Amino acid sequence: MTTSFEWSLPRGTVVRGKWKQGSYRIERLLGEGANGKVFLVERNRNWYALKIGADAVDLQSEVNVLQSIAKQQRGSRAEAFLVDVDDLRAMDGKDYPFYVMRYIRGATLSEYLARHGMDWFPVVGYSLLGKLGELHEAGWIFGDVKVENVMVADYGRVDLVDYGGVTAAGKGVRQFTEIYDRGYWNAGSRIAEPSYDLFSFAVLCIQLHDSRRLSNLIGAMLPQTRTPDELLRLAGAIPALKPLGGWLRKALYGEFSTTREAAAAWQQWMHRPGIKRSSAPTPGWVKGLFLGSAALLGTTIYWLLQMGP
Ligand SMILES: Nc1ncnc2c1ncn2[C@@H]1O[C@H](COP(=O)(O)OP(=O)(O)OP(=O)(O)O)[C@@H](O)[C@H]1O
Repeated sequence: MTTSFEWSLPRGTVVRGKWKQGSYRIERLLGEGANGKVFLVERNRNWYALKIGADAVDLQSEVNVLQSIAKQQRGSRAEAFLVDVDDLRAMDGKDYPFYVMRYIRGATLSEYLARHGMDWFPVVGYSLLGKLGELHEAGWIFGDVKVENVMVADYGRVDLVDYGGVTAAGKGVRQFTEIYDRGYWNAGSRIAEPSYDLFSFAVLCIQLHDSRRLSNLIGAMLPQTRTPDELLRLAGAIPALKPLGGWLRKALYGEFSTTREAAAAWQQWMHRPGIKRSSAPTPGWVKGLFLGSAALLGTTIYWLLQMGP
């Protein structure tokens, strides 16, 4: 995608906020998309990512979402993602809005798997389900789940970037990418709900394993013939995805009632004999899920003992 403004900020440029006077030294461009350019910046020997956009409205809605998520996380141990919000008075005399966020030191999802091998796919997928689950439990739907918006750090730890599509549960999804969109595949509405993200997650699994066949499939279909069954058929023809068929079916047909349930089913698949896997830390909320199951098991055993023979 191209940005709507073409100028750049050379290395060493100091960006100073017009209102709060925070200053950031530009190191390099990290990436760009439809809503702006993202730079690696330094302030007081700390690295951050600074996103600057031409369209104040688009950037402001991202900031609103991030502020609202930050408010919900206040008091939790989660590291703050949003660091600063301000405007830059540029050389052309115009004001450009920017925000500063935590710098995610990692590779994009496809780079990571190309570098470390597809053995990491189950771990990375599980970690991504954990991230989505945290967001869903806070009442938000990511909306634009796609390969480009997933960054992976060491041990397969996943972070999401680009909060431009994040939508409050129950509203219409604001920003999406066609091939990951369940509306595009005639598989359901664009109402923001966990199953919307899980559908995109299933397409992402196919995209990661065989992007060429996925784009051939799309090229060969008329809008009315796009169905989740076609995606499932394609997944069934990819040897590495065959054992995941049952999981993908549920995700593509919106049959998981929560993301926890989807993550637990994914974990069962990961631990089936014969599945290669690498080790990674378990997301906090999933640990909670298993502690909960252990407590339930304990209660059941206690109850059975009380019942006697
Ligand atoms: N916090 C971050 N840390 C590291 N890199 C980042 C961060 N945020 C964004 N990036 C990089 O910058 C790129 C563009 O950022 P982003 O996706 O937010 O822009 P966008 O204009 O909203 O893009 P799109 O057109 O996909 O909506 C990302 O793909 C990623 O490579």
